[in-house]
Amino acid sequence: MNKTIVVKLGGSTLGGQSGTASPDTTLDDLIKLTREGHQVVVVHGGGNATSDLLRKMGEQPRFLNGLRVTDESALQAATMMIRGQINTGLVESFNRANRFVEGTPVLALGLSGVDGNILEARRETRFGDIGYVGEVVKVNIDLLVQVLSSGFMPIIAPLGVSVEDGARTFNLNADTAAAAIAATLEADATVFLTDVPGVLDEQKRTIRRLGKKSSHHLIESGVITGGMIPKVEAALKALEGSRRVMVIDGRKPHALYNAVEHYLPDGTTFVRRKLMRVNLSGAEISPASAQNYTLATAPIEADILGEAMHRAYYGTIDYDWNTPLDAIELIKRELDPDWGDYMPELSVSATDGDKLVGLCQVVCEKEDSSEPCLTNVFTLPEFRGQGVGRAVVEESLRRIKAAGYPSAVLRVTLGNDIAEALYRSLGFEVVELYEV
Ligand SMILES: Nc1ncnc2c1ncn2[C@@H]1O[C@H](COP(=O)(O)OP(=O)(O)O)[C@@H](O)[C@H]1O
Ligand SMILES: CC(=O)N[C@@H](CCC(=O)OP(=O)(O)O)C(=O)O
Repeated sequence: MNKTIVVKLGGSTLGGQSGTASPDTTLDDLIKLTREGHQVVVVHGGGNATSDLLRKMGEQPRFLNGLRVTDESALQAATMMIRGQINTGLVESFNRANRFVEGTPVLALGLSGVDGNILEARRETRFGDIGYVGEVVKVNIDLLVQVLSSGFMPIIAPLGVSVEDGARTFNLNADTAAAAIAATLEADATVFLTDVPGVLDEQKRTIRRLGKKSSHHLIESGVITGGMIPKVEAALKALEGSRRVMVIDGRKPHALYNAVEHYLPDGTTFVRRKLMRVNLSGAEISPASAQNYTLATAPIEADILGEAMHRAYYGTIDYDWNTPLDAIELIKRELDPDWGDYMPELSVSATDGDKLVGLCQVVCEKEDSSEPCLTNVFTLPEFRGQGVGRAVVEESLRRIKAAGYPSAVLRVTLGNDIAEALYRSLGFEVVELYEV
């Protein structure tokens, strides 16, 4: 399936000091993605190179919450460096590398948000007066769609047109610009390439999945600082329209291609979840069966569950750890009576002999202990397509109803369409968006 992909190129791919595009695998990945028929929009930064130029001009770069304080000189430097040198360099590098590819190559088209008023902005005022810095208020998406459908890959420099200040040029943070485009285009994937492994926690470990609530907490507590603040805010903004949003390490070979095509970002994936509920007050649910597999009360050994979960979620949007041991730790916490009330008699496993192949666990959360919540629903990859997932969920629902509960809930990650379709077919309906 052809995807719409927005890629933000940051410090990692922009050769930091020199300000020119350093050849790395990102270009190869972009060529491969466009060759495969995906529509790709590139937005790039160039903050470090702009700061270098400013110093050469005898000026001291200044930032507030990751945004450049932009006076006339800073705007001049940003325009020269980002729109001039970096944008032209990226277009040149892409088109040069692409010319040997067989067939009609996709050509890069260099633009800034000023061209055709692609990015309309108004003055950024949240942090007082920081000069000619804009926040995006509108994306002229029609023009971008035309450019894409004409077979070009737009490479966009983060400048915008200020609608309130006589249509003059404003400096935009590149992450913010990419996010506005991704949200408006409703991109299938939005990838921020940077020079760190992802968003890091206080122990400098990569946070695998992040949502709105936890992001704000990390910013307020000072764990996320500097340029990572607008990046995380941008990722959350992108998530309003884009299905998958990731911050990944652009220094790793083929990080971009792997994230988009193999679903394996080593970095941070931003997620929102949907709370779904099923009403169980209707007719009795008959006992479920799963072909050759045995349905039974689920095992609670954390080692077995963790190992299976690690395999089941690897390569999906719900993969939230690095090793089977991490998964085992997670499941131990979930089984801990202080965290929630695990309801083993309502939880169902599917087994093939001794082997656990599918699971549906049920907990009663302390926050809302009146309602059972389905969690850790999975089928091991080699057993999919045989109705195992449906059977374990159905059997759990039957038990929940038989135990006298009128309804049950679960949370599904936005973008996990297969799981959502299964839950809908079993009568679950979306109640609300759930920010993690
Ligand atoms: N919690 C955090 N996790 C990761 N990076 C962080 C964090 N807090 C601050 N940073 C800083 O943010 C930088 C990334 O932002 P920035 O330099 O603007 O990247 P880019 O040039 O790729 O847009 C990292 O190099 C790091 O120094
Ligand atoms: C308003 C603002 O901060 N604009 C940025 C634009 C470039 C940018 O965002 O570059 P990186 O992605 O490399 O950080 C700046 O002038 O540095």
